[in-house]
Amino acid sequence: MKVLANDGISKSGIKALEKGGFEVITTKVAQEQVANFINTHDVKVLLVRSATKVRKDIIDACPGLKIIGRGGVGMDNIDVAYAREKGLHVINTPASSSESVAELVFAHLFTGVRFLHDANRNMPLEGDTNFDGLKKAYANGIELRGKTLGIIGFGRIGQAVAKMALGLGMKVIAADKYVNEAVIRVDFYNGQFINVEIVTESLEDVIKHSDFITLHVPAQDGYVLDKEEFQLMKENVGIVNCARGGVINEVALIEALDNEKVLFAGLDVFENEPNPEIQILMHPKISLTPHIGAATLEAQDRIGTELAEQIISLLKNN
Ligand SMILES: O=C(O)[C@H](O)COP(=O)(O)O
Repeated sequence: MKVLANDGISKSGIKALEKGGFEVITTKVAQEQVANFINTHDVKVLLVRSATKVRKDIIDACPGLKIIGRGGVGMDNIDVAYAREKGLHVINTPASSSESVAELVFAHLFTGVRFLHDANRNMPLEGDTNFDGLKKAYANGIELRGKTLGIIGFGRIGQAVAKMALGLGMKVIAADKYVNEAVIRVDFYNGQFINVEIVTESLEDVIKHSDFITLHVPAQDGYVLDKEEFQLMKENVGIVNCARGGVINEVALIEALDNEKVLFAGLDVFENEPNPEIQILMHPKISLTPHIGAATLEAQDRIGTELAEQIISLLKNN
């Protein structure tokens, strides 16, 4: 049986699938050719990350397809309900990348409070006499320790972020439409751990009382952070979005950065992906990454293996 991994899959995933008797094709097929490729190669399983869109047209055109697998968390690039209605299995790997996304959040937070993104662009060339002045500008960093991190969306990834924040000595507050409380286990190198109970608060309270805000919500209609929300925030707040483009109004964000309400933003996702607006790309107070929250060896290994296990159990045991 053939599996098309159109946005790639880890070696461990390929190995596990091959061991289970599957043939894995990793050729990148252009979006408009995907349906044709599936039919001409008799592909039974289509695996994607966020790049390939699996909409009704592909689902309708490929009656032989049995499984659509999302290597990752967000399934907004797949017409999930429609596919299931048509009898397809739709699977994802919701727990495999939480730690990696959480670490990227901190990469952006540390970058923002110490201006690394801007300093990288402005290091002096030989003979540059202006650098001493610049250096002073970069000497105004702040520490994360002791500050309040507001987590909007307190599911797996939000809770992984909370764990790291507590380990750094930050105070954590969180808001979530569905989660009322969570016990966060913070582990130490010597095997000891502490449990910290966090009871979620209203979105407004989190927005008002945070020194830094990080978003961990799915794609949705409407902005979670818009002009009104920026007005409620503390002065010099830092914002991180490693969730989905479109949950922050980027025009309102740029305005808040320019009028010094917001100190910095760290963005892994954008309203206009994969090519962010030029105002976002060039902004000196924005640290940018190209949607790489789950792009670590470890996360991709777990994702590949987990997909393989699910596929084998769905197709081999039926
Ligand atoms: O939803 C996810 O899992 C992340 O956004 C990662 O997306 P990617 O697999 O395209 O990197």
